[in-house]
Amino acid sequence: MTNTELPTVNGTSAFVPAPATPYQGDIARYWNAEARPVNLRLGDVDGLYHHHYGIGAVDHAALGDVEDSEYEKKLISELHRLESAQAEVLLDHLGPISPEDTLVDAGCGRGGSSVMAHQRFGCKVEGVTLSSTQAEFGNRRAKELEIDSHVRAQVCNMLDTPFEKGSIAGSWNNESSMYVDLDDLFAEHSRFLKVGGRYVTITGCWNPKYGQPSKWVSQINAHFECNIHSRREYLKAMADNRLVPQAVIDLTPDTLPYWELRATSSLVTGIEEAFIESYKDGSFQYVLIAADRV
Ligand SMILES: C[S@@+](CC[C@H](N)C(=O)[O-])C[C@H]1O[C@@H](n2cnc3c(N)ncnc32)[C@H](O)[C@@H]1O
Ligand SMILES: CC(C)=CCC/C(C)=C/COP(=O)(O)OP(=O)(O)O
Ligand SMILES: [Mg+2]
Repeated sequence: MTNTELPTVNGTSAFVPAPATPYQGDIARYWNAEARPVNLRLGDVDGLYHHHYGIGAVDHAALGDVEDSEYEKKLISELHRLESAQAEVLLDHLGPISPEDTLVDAGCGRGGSSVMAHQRFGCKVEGVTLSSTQAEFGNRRAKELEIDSHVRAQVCNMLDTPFEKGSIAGSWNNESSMYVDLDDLFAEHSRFLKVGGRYVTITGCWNPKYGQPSKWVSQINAHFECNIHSRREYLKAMADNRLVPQAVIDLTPDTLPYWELRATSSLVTGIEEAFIESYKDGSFQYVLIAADRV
């Protein structure tokens, strides 16, 4: 019996596979316990729940006067708008996707990007996360939106997925590749993607031009229990796994306004300084890489 044939709880298989490694067990526990207001209050704005950061210029006219009693509410909406804008830019780079296609959201979190992909393309989206809490949350949202026939999350290691070889038109990692070995990750995307399919990642990576990971990068790793890779490692691991970059875009200048706005909000988590300082000193970069599976 496969995982998907088992009885479900809120649309998620009641069977939760054992973590492949003790580290993956740590990451599953981390995301099962996560309930930061900076993520839940932003998601409550329109029901799209993200665990990634924002890009684009702040709309100061929409924010209005800082003394206004509604200002904090407007600030939360603005941060959320910038996070959704980030996901739109990722989806822009998937190329043409038809309603008959299936996409894979690797490390899908609470599923915000999966929902947006379905709403844009009408296609199926398969999300995988290590966290049963996140998968249940995403499946509950898909049911509420009546798109559960097309959008599904499962508890599954993205390095070892059930998707058939060559069956997937497009796939992505939205801020989830810093939890895995990149060779293993791109070997798996390359296996399930069709030849000619598209892979996209938006990620934070350390800048080889800086030398080694800065203290800020080490602080971000400790904060999230992740292991940020360098830009060079991404490009090498892609080249070694039949993923040929079609676009490499430095989004660092586009994400700084989000962080500077977030640092002024009541929802700060303490990691804002590390992002702002590392983006400013050049040790860390926010990049989008879109690659063709050849
Ligand atoms: C920062 S969140 C990003 C969530 C989502 N991509 C988004 O943009 O909202 C990182 C996600 O990666 C997932 N993740 C980390 N390692 C994983 C693995 N080996 N297999 C599947 N998911 C993994 C976590 O469970 C979590 O959902
Ligand atoms: C760009 C890098 C290095 C990202 C690390 C992965 C990560 C934790 C992303 C955001 O998640 P979140 O939305 O849960 O974080 P927060 O609570 O800070 O908003
Ligand atoms: Mg967040």
